[in-house]
Amino acid sequence: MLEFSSEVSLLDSVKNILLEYGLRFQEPQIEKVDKYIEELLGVPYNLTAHRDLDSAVHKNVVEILLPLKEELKGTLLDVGSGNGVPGLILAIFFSKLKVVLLDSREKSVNFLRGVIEKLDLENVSVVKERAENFSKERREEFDYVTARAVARLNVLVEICTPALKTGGKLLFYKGPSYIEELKEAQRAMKELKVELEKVREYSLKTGERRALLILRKYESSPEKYPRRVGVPFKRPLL
Ligand SMILES: C[S@@+](CC[C@H](N)C(=O)[O-])C[C@H]1O[C@@H](n2cnc3c(N)ncnc32)[C@H](O)[C@@H]1O
Repeated sequence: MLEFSSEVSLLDSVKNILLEYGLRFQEPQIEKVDKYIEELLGVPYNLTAHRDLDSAVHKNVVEILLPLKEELKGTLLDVGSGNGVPGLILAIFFSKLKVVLLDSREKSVNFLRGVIEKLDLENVSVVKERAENFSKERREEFDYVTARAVARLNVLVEICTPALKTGGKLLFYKGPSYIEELKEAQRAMKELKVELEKVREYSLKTGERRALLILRKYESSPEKYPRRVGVPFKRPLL
């Protein structure tokens, strides 16, 4: 039998989870996170089991904020944003960011547009497009490009890097498979002109091990990348 609680205690429990990890926040940010989690779970708070809320906050908020030590500012593109992670969370917590959430799926894009309106977020926009096309058209435009759970590292490097400014950073959220993926991505990194700057490994209290990969673009990517839609996935650079 699941335990249900009142709205107030669930709001507090979001704060408590963040505090447990030493994550700092301001009241308006937490209010937005609350609304977002409610949209994500698709049920009102007073009908949300603690267990589901806890897992949603860990997966979609703590996992994103925990490895970030620096303030992010400038322009950020979130590739394959799905329900908005990590891009939407970063937009809530870093007000100096201007964020574009990119996804090729109609369902995701509609969900994201609804959330942005409900949360009254002024620093976020949504684009429905394949990353291969978007990156080709919007070359060298973003200070950061992020992705989680979209593709293997070699594919991500090809579809994300062209949209990044020279000197900009790729921030990829990965699981423990990142070590193998890094080896596999050596050619893609060389071709697209990015180097590994840092890996921040971290663990959640749920026992999950995660890693934030930070890669830096040191030179413009050749015009031939990304290849046309689907090709980076079907024939990844190896
Ligand atoms: C598994 S979901 C991950 C969503 C989110 N990043 C997260 O971590 O919760 C992958 C998303 O990437 C999108 N996607 C995959 N390939 C893409 C591409 N080439 N261009 C744009 N979006 C893509 C899919 O439509 C899907 O919404």
